Amino acid sequence: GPAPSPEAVQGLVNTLNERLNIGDLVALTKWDSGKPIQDSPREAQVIDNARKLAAERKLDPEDVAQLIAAQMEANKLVQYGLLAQWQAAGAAPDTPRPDLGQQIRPRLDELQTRLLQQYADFTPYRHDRNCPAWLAKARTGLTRDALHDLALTRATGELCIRPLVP
Ligand SMILES: O=C(O)C(=O)C[C@]1(C(=O)O)C=C[C@@H](O)C=C1
Repeated sequence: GPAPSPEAVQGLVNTLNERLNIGDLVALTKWDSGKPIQDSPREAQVIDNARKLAAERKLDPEDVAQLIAAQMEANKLVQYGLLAQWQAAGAAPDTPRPDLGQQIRPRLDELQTRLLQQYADFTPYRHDRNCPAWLAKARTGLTRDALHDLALTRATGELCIRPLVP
């Protein structure tokens, strides 16, 4: 098929990466609070919200639920990786911590609207043979270390749908 407009791929990948970077802030709050990274009720809430937005945008709710579940898996990869690094170092960076409930989660909620719009724009390209190559190009240069690189690979790992071999 025709190549996607550059924004259709890069915009979505940038937003998925932005969500992962917010994961760094989440990890700092969990380091401070000692709360578990996994928060299943919150995950259910995030997915429920995504399903509602999907319906408004005429996207498949199951598909969107899977997309968002993947983003939370990727987010946890970042968090577990960072907490292990800080554990080994005996300290976390001394940078400002926004409040998880009051500031960070509302930012994740806001981002979700844009993410689903960009996902809707990207949808026509999911079945294209070139989809993996477009994504690989869009990921290039976005991440600063191996942990975030792996997490972004996870975050984008189900975006392309490979045509079935006859
Ligand atoms: O909100 C949190 O507590 C997070 O850790 C973020 C997040 C997410 O990616 O949205 C990831 C893991 C939790 O299980 C719930 C949600």
